[in-house]
Amino acid sequence: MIINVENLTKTFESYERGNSFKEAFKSLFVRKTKVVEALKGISFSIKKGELVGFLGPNGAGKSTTLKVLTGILFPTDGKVDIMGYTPWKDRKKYVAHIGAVFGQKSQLLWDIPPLDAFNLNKAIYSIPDSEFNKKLNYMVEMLSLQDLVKKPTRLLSLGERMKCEFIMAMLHNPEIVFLDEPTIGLDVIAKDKIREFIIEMNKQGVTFILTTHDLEDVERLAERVIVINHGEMVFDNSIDALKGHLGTKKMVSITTHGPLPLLDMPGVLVKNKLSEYNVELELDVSVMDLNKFIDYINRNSTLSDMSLQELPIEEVIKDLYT
Ligand SMILES: Nc1ncnc2c1ncn2[C@@H]1O[C@H](COP(=O)(O)OP(=O)(O)OP(=O)(O)O)[C@@H](O)[C@H]1O
Repeated sequence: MIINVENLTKTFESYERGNSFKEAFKSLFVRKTKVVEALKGISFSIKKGELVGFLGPNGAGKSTTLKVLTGILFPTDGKVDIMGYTPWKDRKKYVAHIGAVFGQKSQLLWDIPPLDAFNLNKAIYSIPDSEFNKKLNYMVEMLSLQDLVKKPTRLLSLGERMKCEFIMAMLHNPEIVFLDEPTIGLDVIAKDKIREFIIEMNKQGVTFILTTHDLEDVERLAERVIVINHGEMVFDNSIDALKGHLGTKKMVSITTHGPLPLLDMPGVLVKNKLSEYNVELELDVSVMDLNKFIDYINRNSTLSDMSLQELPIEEVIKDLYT
């Protein structure tokens, strides 16, 4: 195991400030503390070369976990062992082995070209010339950046900048890379390119932990998914198991020649009634047999079209959150 997290707990304490002027003034003298349990004892292990999706709704504790794992934040309790290091204690040595891309926070410098920032990292991590040039050319080529790395960062598009953020994070050959919303705000083409890049780096042995709200990122990239909610782990298994979680439910769209019959029956949940003849529904085939359902429609109307799909991953995750 390259990452071992045991019973990780993080509690934030902050002071409550009243809404009205009177309350705010009062809180200058009498301070009420507010305790937020961001992580309530989460444990997991990750093997070398895994690409794990780390999901959860807003405020679930994803960023707090990533901050602890990258050594930015120390936990209230619990143990973290990453390649033999305790991130917040061995930070200096540890950072040479990891990389990070935070979609909302840039590591590049606004007024200078990414190439200069790359050279800065070369010096910080003492990357030998030949190794640096080889890796840089390889990544620039793969991400189709070419001369763009010589333009000041502020002139680059968001997609071009994010690609440069990846180069910045990967130049020193980290074994583990933490990604926090790496495709946020990008167009489809840039997202695709970055996903291809992550897959390629993962094939070369780099371990990735990815937090995202973009479920397509997860479906395209992750084989394993950890879901947290209110600081607790609610799921840790393969992406297929996640989809199989509600495996007996299917999305069904039906169109009839005559008006639709009544659909108020066990195992059938109408999601979207598009017209008198067309409806989208969720069918639980363990409660309502598919053939029986089709029979019922045909007895009371005439089926002209039907499509059946697995439940989208969004629905599966929503169900886990609740
Ligand atoms: N420095 C802090 N001081 C006080 N509370 C904090 C601090 N940082 C985070 N929290 C609280 O801890 C909880 C977990 O926050 P965290 O940022 O880890 O969630 P998240 O899963 O990353 O959410 P999001 O998807 O919105 O980024 C939230 O209730 C948040 O308000």
